[in-house]
Amino acid sequence: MLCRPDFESLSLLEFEILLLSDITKVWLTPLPKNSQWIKPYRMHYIENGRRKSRDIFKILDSVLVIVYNVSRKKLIYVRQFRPAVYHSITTGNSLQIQKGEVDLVKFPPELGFTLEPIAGVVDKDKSLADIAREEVCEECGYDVPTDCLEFVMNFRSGVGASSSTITMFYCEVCDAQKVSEGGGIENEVIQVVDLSINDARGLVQTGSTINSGSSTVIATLWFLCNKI
Ligand SMILES: Nc1ncnc2c1ncn2[C@@H]1O[C@H](COP(=O)(O)OP(=O)(O)O[C@H]2O[C@H](CO)[C@@H](O)[C@H](O)[C@H]2O)[C@@H](O)[C@H]1O
Repeated sequence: MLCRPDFESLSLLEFEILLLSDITKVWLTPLPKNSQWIKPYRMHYIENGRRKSRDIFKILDSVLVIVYNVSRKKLIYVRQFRPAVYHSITTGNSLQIQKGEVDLVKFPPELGFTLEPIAGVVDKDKSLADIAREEVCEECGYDVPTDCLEFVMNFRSGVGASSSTITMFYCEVCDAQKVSEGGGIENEVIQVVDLSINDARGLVQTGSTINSGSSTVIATLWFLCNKI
């Protein structure tokens, strides 16, 4: 049973993801030293004779795919709960760690949902294009040959405290290549969202605020600049 404030004011999209994802409890613990996803360090260096240091954390590289359905002229995005986004919103601009459970009435989990291109972490011994192809199939259900993935560019996530390489591809798909609903594998809860070119343009228009990361902005702008 879903119980959320302002339930009636939710858009159809928000309502659909609520049906998929029911987050009932959120709390924090310190990061275990053996995390397989994040390694924090303090890096020391000497610059112009002065000793300096910077607190950084290492994360894995990732691939990103801009998927465009040419049959329906739609860009394919995915919507999902992002703990890091939710945490940032619930804590504001403070490094204080919350104690106890997060108040889900004050901070409805919907605040932590993002709209992103298809993406995945590079955590297997395969080519970047093969990993990208797998992500397209798992997340949005299109089965495409690897050679349909056009390499676009490499760029970096963040540069202040962490920096990984993001390899961006572009891929055109058609309805005939849709083999499943997508939605992710194992315990992933991912909603496929098809946006018209105009709606995608709305994400990056002057004055907009979106909950998603810079890769959503970069991918959308690249498509609008190069494919329209
Ligand atoms: N920090 C973490 N803690 C615990 N489990 C984790 C984890 N990161 C990944 N996982 C596990 O690995 C699975 C697969 O992750 P994905 O490959 O879908 O990457 P994700 O989409 O989260 O981030 C991809 O997309 C975003 C948005 O583009 C990029 O920022 C990111 O670098 C890229 O890997 C997750 O379902 C989860 O089980």
